[in-house]
Amino acid sequence: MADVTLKGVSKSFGDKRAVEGVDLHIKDGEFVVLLGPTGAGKTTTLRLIAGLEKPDAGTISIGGRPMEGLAPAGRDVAFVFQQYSLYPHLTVYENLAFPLRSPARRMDAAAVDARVRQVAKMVRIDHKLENRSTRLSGGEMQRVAIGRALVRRPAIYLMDEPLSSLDAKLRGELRLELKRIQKELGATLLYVTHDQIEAMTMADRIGILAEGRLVQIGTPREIYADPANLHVAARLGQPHINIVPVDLLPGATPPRGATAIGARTEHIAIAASEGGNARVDWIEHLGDQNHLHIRVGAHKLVTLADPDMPVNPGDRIDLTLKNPLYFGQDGQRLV
Ligand SMILES: Nc1ncnc2c1ncn2[C@@H]1O[C@H](COP(=O)(O)OP(=O)(O)OP(=O)(O)O)[C@@H](O)[C@H]1O
Repeated sequence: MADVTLKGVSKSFGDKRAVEGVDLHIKDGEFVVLLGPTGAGKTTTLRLIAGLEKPDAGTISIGGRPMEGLAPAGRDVAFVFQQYSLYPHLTVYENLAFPLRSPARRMDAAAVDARVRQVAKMVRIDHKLENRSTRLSGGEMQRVAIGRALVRRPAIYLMDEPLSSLDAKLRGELRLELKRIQKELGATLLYVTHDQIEAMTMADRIGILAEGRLVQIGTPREIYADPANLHVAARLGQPHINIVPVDLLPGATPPRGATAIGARTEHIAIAASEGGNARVDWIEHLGDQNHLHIRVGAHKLVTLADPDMPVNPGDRIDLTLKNPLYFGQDGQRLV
């Protein structure tokens, strides 16, 4: 596998700036997830690395090799798309073997067979090798699509929301599998999603994209606990971080220039109190946890609560902040 470097990469479509001045270094063997809302430039970034789009400015290199002017086939990347793009007339086996049979590769039949069976086991589709690819469930098809990328050992795997078409249970399973396989192979992987759970559970580092710009990159822990600005703070965390005025609740020590406070569950202490500063609006029961919807004056907050916590809608409670996050007028974090 290889490392990948983007320097000052920009790409517009007409007057729409899809990607703007992106600097990114993905280490050899690293799993990087690009997280961002729809239209943030995630897919375009992948397509630029794959050579499916040409940058207007900036450079891309893979394993130290400049990619300028190189067609996708010359770049040694494997791409997995959102929808399974399998050859419907071929069996699972043939679909997996296909990328290994290009004349440029000259792998002998025994080596192809060994690789196909090894990867089929990895993605847990080895019991269906002789099935037509159309005779599979959605989850199985996507396993084959991922397997078809994995049979090759490219410089980098590029994956564009490969799990988004699957149901929640399967997505959860494949998330774990993909992370395990990536570790096993020591693969360099760039993965695009707007699902924060995928980003948190799989990434070595998460890059947050907003309007074509890479606004922060760091470990999942860093992005969650130490967001650079309001936009990043709002990308991670369930329920969403609460953004409130600096003088709304006690316990805050805002630095100069702070105009907003970001408070997640761990930043809010709750105590039952008849004269409390807040009121419980309603309670969402999620099984192992509750979402507590709280009102403080005209402001609404949501926080996680233990299902055993003795509160009911309408109760008054007392909220105190504990080391919350502070933001300035421009949305940047103040420490
Ligand atoms: N071929 C194209 N022609 C015109 N505009 C495009 C093209 N490809 C992308 N764009 C625009 O560039 C911006 C970034 O698109 P991109 O697909 O990279 O976003 P994304 O973050 O992957 O979004 P999604 O999560 O919806 O896939 C969007 O505003 C999109 O409409």
